[in-house]
Amino acid sequence: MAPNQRVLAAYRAMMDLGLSNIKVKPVLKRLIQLYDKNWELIEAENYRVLADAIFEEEENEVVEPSSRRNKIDKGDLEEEPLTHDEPVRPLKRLRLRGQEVQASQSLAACNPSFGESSLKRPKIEEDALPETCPLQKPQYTALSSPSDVGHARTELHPVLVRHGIVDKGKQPMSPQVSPRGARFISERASQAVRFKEPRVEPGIMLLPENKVPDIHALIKPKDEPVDELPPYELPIAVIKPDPLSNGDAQKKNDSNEKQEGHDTPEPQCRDEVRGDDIQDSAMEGIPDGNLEEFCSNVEIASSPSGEEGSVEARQTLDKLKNDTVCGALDVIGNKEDLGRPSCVSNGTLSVPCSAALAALQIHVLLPPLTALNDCGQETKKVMENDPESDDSKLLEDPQNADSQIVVVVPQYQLTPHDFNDLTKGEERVRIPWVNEINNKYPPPFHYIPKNLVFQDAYVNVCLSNIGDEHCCSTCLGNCLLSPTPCACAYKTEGGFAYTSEGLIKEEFLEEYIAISHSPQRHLFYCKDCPVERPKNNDCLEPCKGHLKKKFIKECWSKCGCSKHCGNRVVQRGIACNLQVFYTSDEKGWGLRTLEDLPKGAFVCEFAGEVLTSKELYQRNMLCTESGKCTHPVLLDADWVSGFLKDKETLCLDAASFGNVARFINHRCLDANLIEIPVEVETPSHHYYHLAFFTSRNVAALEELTWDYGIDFDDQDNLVKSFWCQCGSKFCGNMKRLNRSSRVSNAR
Ligand SMILES: C[S@@+](CC[C@H](N)C(=O)[O-])C[C@H]1O[C@@H](n2cnc3c(N)ncnc32)[C@H](O)[C@@H]1O
Repeated sequence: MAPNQRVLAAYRAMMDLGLSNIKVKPVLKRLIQLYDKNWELIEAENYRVLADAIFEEEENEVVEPSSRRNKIDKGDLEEEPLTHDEPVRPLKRLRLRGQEVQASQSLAACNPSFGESSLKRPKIEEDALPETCPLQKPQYTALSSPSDVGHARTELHPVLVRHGIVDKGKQPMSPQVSPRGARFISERASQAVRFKEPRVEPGIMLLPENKVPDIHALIKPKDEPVDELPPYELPIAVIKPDPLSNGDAQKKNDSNEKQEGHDTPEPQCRDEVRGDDIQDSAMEGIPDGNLEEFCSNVEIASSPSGEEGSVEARQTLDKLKNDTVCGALDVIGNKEDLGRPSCVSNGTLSVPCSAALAALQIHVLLPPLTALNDCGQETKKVMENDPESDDSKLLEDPQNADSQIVVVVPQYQLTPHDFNDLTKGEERVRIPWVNEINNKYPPPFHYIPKNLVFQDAYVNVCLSNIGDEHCCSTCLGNCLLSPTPCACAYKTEGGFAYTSEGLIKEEFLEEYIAISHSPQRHLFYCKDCPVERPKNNDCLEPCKGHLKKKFIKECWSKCGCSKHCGNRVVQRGIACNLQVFYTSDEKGWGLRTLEDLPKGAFVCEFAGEVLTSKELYQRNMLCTESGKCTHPVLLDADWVSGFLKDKETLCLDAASFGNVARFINHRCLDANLIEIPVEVETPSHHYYHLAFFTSRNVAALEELTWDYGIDFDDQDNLVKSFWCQCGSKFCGNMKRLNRSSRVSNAR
C-alpha cells in the first residue's frame, strides 16, 4: 500500500522538532485511534496535539516509565513506511544554576489523558523534574509570578525555541514554528537586510563593515550549533553613535542626562546588557499587533565597536558553560510571537541567535522580584537598595538563582520616539529622525498633523458661514481643468495658485518671495495691537507691524469637486519625504528633505495649538519662569482689517502639540521655504493654515529653512532670541557683529 501522505507529513513535522519517528509512531497511532482517524484534529495547529502528546508521553515515561505502555492496536500505521531515525535536532535546554534542569514539563503531568492536555495549562511539581532533560524538549516560560520560578507548582508554558526564535503563548502549544513565527523571522530578516543599505537609516548608525559586531558570538548560546544560526551577516545589532565612548558609559549617561530642557533617555550602550544595570518599566507597552514596528525600534545592546561586545559575549558564554545560571524565563505575560532571550549567566546574557531577537534589549533583573509585570520601577528600586545582590551571591543562593529573570526591554520604552516615524502614523508619509551628531533624542511633544484649538481661540468652521462666493458647489472633478474659473479661483487673487503638478505658480511664488525680502512695504500697523494688548502696560507699546499677505484659497468640503482636485494641496497633507535630523551647526534639530524638491512644492504646514494672542502671552510668561519656550507664529496676515477682539487674534504654538514644522530652523533672508497663508475651511482670515512651500529647487538632504522674520535686535520678540547660526551671508547676527543693521524685518 502506498504510504499515507498524512502520516508522512506528521513524521516530517515532528522531525522538524527533533522528534524521532520511533517516538512519533506509537503516539500517532494512539491519536489516530483516539480521534477515530480524524486527521484534521491531529493536523490542527501544526500537529500541536501530536507534539504535545509526544512530550506528554516522554514525561510520563520519566515519572512512570512503564505504566503508560499501552498496547498499540494495529491500524493505519502498520502500512506506513518508517524512515530511519534521523539525528535529533537539539532544541535549547533550560538550565538553572549549573545543573541542567529541565524546565520543560509535561503538559499532561496533571492530565494524562490524550487530547485534553494540549488545551489546558498544566501544573507541575518541581520534584517531578528529571535531572537532565532530553535535548528535544520544548522550553517553558513562566507566566506566573517570577518568584515562583524554580519553586513547586510553577505554571509553565512551552516556549518555542528554534533557530534562535523563542516563542510563547498563553496556552500550551506545540514547540512548532507557527506560520506566524515564520513570518516573524522573515520580517526580521528583511529588516536586517534593510540595515545593509548604505543610506542613512532613521535613528540608527550603520557600523562600517569591519566594525560589525560578531552577532553570532553575541547571541549564540554555547549549546546551539553555529549552523543553526540564520545567515544574517549584517548588523542586526544596532549601535547608537556614542561620541563619548571611552569605556565609561555611566559618565556619559550622567553628562547627557538632559537635553534641551527635557529629560531624555539615553541610547543604550553595551553596559546595559549587564545585570546590574536595571532599566525601568521593562515589562510594559509592547505594542499589540505591531511587532514589526516594535522590532524595528529596538536595539540590541553592544559596544560601539561591536568587536568589544563580541569578546565580552564570548567570555560570558564561557562563563555560562562553567557556572551557568540560565533560565529562559519569560516574564512578559501575554504578548505573543516576541523573541525571547534564552539564557542568563551572572548578570550578563546571551540571546537566542536570531535576527528577531537581535532587535531586543535584554536586561537581567536580580532577585528579589515581585509583581514583575507592572513593576519595572519597583524592581529597580529593589535592586538599587540591594547592594548584596551581586552575581556571586546569586550563585551561592539557589533560591536567588532560581528567581533570576530575563526581561526583554523594548527599545522604544527607553526612547519615547519612533525612529522610523516621528509622526506616529499621523501623516500620509513617515517622517523618520536621525541623529548622527550626538546621543540626543528629539524633544518630547505630541505630534498633530492639523491644528487643534487650545482653549479660547474661536475657529469658526461652520458650513453655513461658507457662502457661494467661498465655495464652488457646482464644480466636478478637478477645478484646475475647468474652462471657466470657479468661485475658489476668484477667491485667490489672480486665479488658481497651483499648477497641475501641485506646485505654486511661479508668479505667485515670486510675489511672496519679494514680500519676505522687502517686508517694509507690506507691513501694516494696528492702533491697538493684539500682541501688545495683553501686556497690560499703562502705555501700550506701539505695534511692531504685521506683514500683509495674499491668501491662497483652496477648494474644500462644501465644493463640488473631488478630494483630488488640483486646488487642494495643503489640505492633503505632507507628500514629500522628509527627515528630522540633528544639525551639525548648533541649531539643534532641523528638518531636511530626502528627495529633490522642485521650486514651489508644498512641504508642510505649521501645525500647533491655536491660541489667542492673549493666551500666547500668558503662556510665554509661564514659559519664562519655567525656562521652557514656545514655538509660536502669529496668524496675522490679515489683521489689517481693524480692531480685533482677543478671540480673533490667533496664533499657533507648536512646542507641546505640533507637527514636523516645529523642527524647521531659521535662515536669514535666503531660506529655501516660504510661508503662505492658505484658506481652507474658514473664509474668515483670522484663522488660516500657514503652509510652507519651497522658494527654489531644493536638493535631497538639504536642510529646509524658513526666515522666522524676527528682529534679532529686538528682545521683545515672540520667538525667544537665539544666536543665529544660519550661515547665510545675510545673517542678522553677522550684520550686528559688523555694527550694521539687518535687512529690515520688523515683525
Ligand atoms: C522652531 S525651533 C526649531 C527646531 C529646533 N532647532 C529644535 O531643536 O527643536 C526654533 C529654535 O531652534 C533654534 N534655531 C532655529 N534656527 C536657528 C538658527 N538659525 N541658529 C541657531 N539656532 C536656531 C533656536 O533655538 C530656536 O529657538
